[in-house]
Amino acid sequence: MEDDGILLNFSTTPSTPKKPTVKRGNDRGVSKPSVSSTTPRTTIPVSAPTEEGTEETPEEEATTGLAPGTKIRHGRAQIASSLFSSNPLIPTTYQKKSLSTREGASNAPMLDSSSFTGIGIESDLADHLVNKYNVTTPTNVQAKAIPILLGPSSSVKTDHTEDVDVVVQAETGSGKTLTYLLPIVNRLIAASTAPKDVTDPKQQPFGDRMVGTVAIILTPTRELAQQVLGVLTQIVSLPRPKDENMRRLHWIVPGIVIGGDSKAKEKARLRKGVNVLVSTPGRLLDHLENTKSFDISNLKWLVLDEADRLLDLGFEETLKKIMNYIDARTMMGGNEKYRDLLVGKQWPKRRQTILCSATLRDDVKQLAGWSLVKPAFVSGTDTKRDASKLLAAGHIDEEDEEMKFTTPNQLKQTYTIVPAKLRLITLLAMLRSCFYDKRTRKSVNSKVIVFFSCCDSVDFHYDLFAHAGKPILDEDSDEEDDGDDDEQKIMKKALNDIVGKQEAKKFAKNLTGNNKNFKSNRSDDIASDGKNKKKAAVVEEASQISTLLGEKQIFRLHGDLNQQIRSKTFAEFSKAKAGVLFCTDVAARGLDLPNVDRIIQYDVPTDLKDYVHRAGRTARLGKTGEATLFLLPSEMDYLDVLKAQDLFPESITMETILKNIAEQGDDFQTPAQDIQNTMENYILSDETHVMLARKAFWSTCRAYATHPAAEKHIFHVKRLHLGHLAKSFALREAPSNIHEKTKGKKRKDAKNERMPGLKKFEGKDKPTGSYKNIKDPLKRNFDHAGEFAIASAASMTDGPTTKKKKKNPPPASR
Ligand SMILES: Nc1ncnc2c1ncn2[C@@H]1O[C@H](COP(=O)(O)OP(=O)(O)OP(=O)(O)O)[C@@H](O)[C@H]1O
Repeated sequence: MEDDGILLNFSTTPSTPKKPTVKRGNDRGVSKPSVSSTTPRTTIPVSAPTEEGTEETPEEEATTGLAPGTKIRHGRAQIASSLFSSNPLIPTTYQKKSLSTREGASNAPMLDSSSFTGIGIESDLADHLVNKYNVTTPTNVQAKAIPILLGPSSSVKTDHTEDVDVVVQAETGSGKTLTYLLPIVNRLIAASTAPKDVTDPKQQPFGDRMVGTVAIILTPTRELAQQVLGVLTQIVSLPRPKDENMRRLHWIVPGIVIGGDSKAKEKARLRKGVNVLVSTPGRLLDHLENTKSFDISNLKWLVLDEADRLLDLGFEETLKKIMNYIDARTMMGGNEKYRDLLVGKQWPKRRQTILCSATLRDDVKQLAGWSLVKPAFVSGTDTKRDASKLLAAGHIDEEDEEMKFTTPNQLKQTYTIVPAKLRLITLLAMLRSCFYDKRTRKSVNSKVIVFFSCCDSVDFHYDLFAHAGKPILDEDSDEEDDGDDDEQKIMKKALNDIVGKQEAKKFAKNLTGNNKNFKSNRSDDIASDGKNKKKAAVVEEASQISTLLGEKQIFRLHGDLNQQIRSKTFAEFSKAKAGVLFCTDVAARGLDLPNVDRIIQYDVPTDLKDYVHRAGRTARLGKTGEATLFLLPSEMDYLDVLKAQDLFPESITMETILKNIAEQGDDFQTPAQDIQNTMENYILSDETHVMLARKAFWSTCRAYATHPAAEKHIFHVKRLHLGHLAKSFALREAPSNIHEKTKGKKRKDAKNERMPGLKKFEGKDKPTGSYKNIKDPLKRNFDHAGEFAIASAASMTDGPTTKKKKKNPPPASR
């Protein structure tokens, strides 16, 4: 089993320097000398010259260099090792220059005289776009797809004389949302507008909300659903027709049903009639199964936004069920009452299905079999793609030029090779560089998104960047000390840890006599139980101020947060002029967060497509932006994986990034070590911080184990140096005691948890919240990981379990 390496690594004690070991029989708990003995070590990371394409990837050594400086905290020996010793060699740049041959912004509106009316959009709607959105000129994909989607009602001639299903593949940030929304809204508006003097009942404008849901848009995440609803709501609210002889009925009601919202309220809205519905699959299926008044008999459009993601997430079964319900309920050709009214070229004769994504490939074939009828394929690039290739049986040829992913031309892609120990400080240095221009010595506004592989890591970094370096709330010297008793002081301090000083003060004022509440809130911060989290959200703000980042605002977003805080964070980060969003892949797809300057992929995505989507949160609609990938020295072969997709990020050396924290000249080592110490001291200052760091560490290891088999030669947990990795969680030693929880049944569950790919999405509706119904807490946590939330290590404070027990595990530290 591929995963065996985990056992070997988890049972070692990385922070203990090892003597050369001899392989004893079958003992998987003993490090193999072959790994460590061949690796060149340096005290300062250096670059070894290699030739492009012929570089060797050094393995990380299985020993750690320890600097003196033992501290005793929480009853255990803590050894502070130097950041700049015993790191593996970093080969020099793999790729110095981007090899992109295309020029100009590829996802911007077109530069010619194209207009929306020119591609068939009604002039009232086109004017509305200009006034509401300042959207004047279509993008390439809009110009190609909209006339096809307008069908026979289009004034623009296409190869299609009737309505067809459409597959839209276009770069991130190229306006795919309007590509599918505009034709639907245009056709609905055309159906509800008619000359005032018309007498023929069949020519009368249509305007009955009770027709039910005529269009459904499915998205993989709640945030994306909310975003689409926002755009939809704006474009359906047209003013009166400019032409005074025309009459338009206002009846189109947009709506949303997503996990995390009140089902009863959603039912009530559906009963009244929601005409264009945006939804996540699990909740949609729930209403199809349980809401009698949900009428889709007149459904004309079904849009699968981020269609490949909908399949990735294990929604396939849910989607099939949805399609079956839709087929069954629309089979009769719609509700009799409306059958004669929903005629005319504005209404598609048959239900039209639209698939959208920046990364549609093999997945389309899966969908094509059961959801599409002879689809037209529209690509946002100028390459004329052959839909038949996408839809043909058999595997898509990786070498096929047409099948490679494309990213916006103006997106600058970079990567940096950073040894495990130095990851955290390099992240901090890169973030600081985003807010401070060293040349002009001025602070700058910037918006940055950092992607992590799991919720626990997001929580850890959010907490660390928010609080490390801040003076701890000192109750005795607090000016506003109003004679709290001891218990309240303790509570106030803990709150300070959780929500920041300002919030803690506010909250503490309301505390009087409510100690019980407070205590539960405190523990909520480290618990991942959904119920408790809800309570924590009572005091939770969508952002905090980071002392480490010069008082910049930081945010977090992941699938384990409750819906209110997710929505609030999404809205506030969208509005913010500057700040950092720490997130999982819940924010990778489709989210249009304005003016993001830089993306940092701190953990490599487990799906190559997510590399493209994460990077695509910047450089949208013709704007510039940079996306940087962090790699360990042992992960350099991932560049070949990217290269095979024509993705050629340029190298930035770690030293270049670290120089951003140099105070005098180019000496970055001293400040780096100082800041690292500050962060480590923060972690050591409180047991809850240690717990957060340990959970993040283990969840990251588990997420690492979910890289696909084809990438195991690059990302194998065996190759992680756990002691060094611990340093990147500001821990002075790798968490240990991993055997204690390995008992009986739990062992089996824990194994599943380590390998989410195996049990992925067994239950239904996980991504929309019904994971709470799953009784087994381990499984529940794991399953919930489905919604971009791998490894919420609720039950694990000591890390995952091992299959093989060691009789006397060595102490984790000296
Ligand atoms: N023709 C246009 N002119 C100006 N702005 C536009 C135009 N079309 C779309 N936009 C804006 O461009 C931004 C990106 O659009 P959208 O989110 O639909 O991109 P996308 O292609 O779906 O990206 P992703 O693949 O990341 O989901 C949005 O803010 C949208 O309002």
